[in-house]
Amino acid sequence: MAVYTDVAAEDLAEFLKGYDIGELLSYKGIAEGVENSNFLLHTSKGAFILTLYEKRVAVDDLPYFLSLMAHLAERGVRCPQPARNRKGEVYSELADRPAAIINFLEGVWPRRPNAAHCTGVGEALARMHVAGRDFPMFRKNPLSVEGWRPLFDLAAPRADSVAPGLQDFIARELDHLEACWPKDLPPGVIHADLFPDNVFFLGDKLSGLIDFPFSCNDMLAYDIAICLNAWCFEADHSFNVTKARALLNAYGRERQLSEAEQEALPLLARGAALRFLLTRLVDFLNVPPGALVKPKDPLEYVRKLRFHQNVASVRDYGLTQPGCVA
Ligand SMILES: Nc1ncnc2c1ncn2[C@@H]1O[C@H](COP(=O)(O)OP(=O)(O)O)[C@@H](O)[C@H]1O
Ligand SMILES: N[C@@H](CCOP(=O)(O)O)C(=O)O
Repeated sequence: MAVYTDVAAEDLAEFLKGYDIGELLSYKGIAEGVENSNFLLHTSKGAFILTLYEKRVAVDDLPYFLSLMAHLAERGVRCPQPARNRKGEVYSELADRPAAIINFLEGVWPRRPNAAHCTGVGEALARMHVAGRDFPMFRKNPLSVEGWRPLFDLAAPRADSVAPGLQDFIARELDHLEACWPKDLPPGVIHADLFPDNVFFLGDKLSGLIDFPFSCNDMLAYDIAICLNAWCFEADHSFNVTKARALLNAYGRERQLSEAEQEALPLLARGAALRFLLTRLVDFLNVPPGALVKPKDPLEYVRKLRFHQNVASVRDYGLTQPGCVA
């Protein structure tokens, strides 16, 4: 479960005195998520989520994604809002960790995403990209192509203990992607982790996007590639072209993809698969003793990567021809 850091009730009550969000009635750790420690708080004024930011979140990056959530919500994107404390700050410190409180969003994330969910996520992703156009802050993506080799170096010596030949497989893919990673595609603000567990629905209707700590500036189409990987493969690892078509069509209705973006999709999808393969592999090889968090399966992303290596054209994602969405 994702509670790496415990919080004592008295410390939390003291912390909440700094906010105008009511008296603490109850709180509990949230089992889901793998990156940070999350707690559901009930106060006399409602329900909130308290997050203590852990290893991959630098305190200097907090203003970026907390401001981004506020910016997006002002432009109609449904996402949580950071609460300000009495000093006007959107984060401070609790249990020696940077800590923020956001409002609770109604909805549940889809355990078995269908094509309607993919339509919802494609539309919401494009709206987020459009709403982010005038976001004034900049954060380079630390997990884009330049960030992959340092992760590989950490994992390489033990990679073959996870699957024979994995080290060589990643080494070759990394060489290829470093050599031909696109540079000139339209940039913007991306979510960078819009997996099903970060998208809430009420029935088939999308009710909100959560979990912005990976958000950054990068190629917009890279965010689509991340979503293709996260939403359009089945449990048996097959690619579901109906879901991909639904996602890409819905995206295209809100923000049209350029020909160059469409042509780059197979490469971007390979990169997106490698990025999650690497972070999962590093986490898998470094589970702290006694940890309650179950690491995510890195090999799922080897299979996705192999699929994209064999994609002949964007048609394999449900697009009929560059410049035209089926
Ligand atoms: N604003 C929110 N409203 C309702 N539930 C939330 C909210 N933010 C987080 N959660 C709950 O906490 C879980 C973990 O949050 P997440 O941001 O994905 O954690 P992590 O940063 O560890 O990946 C979510 O699956 C959801 O159950
Ligand atoms: N989505 C990533 C892990 C990050 O976890 P999240 O709980 O923030 O989505 C993965 O699947 O590897």
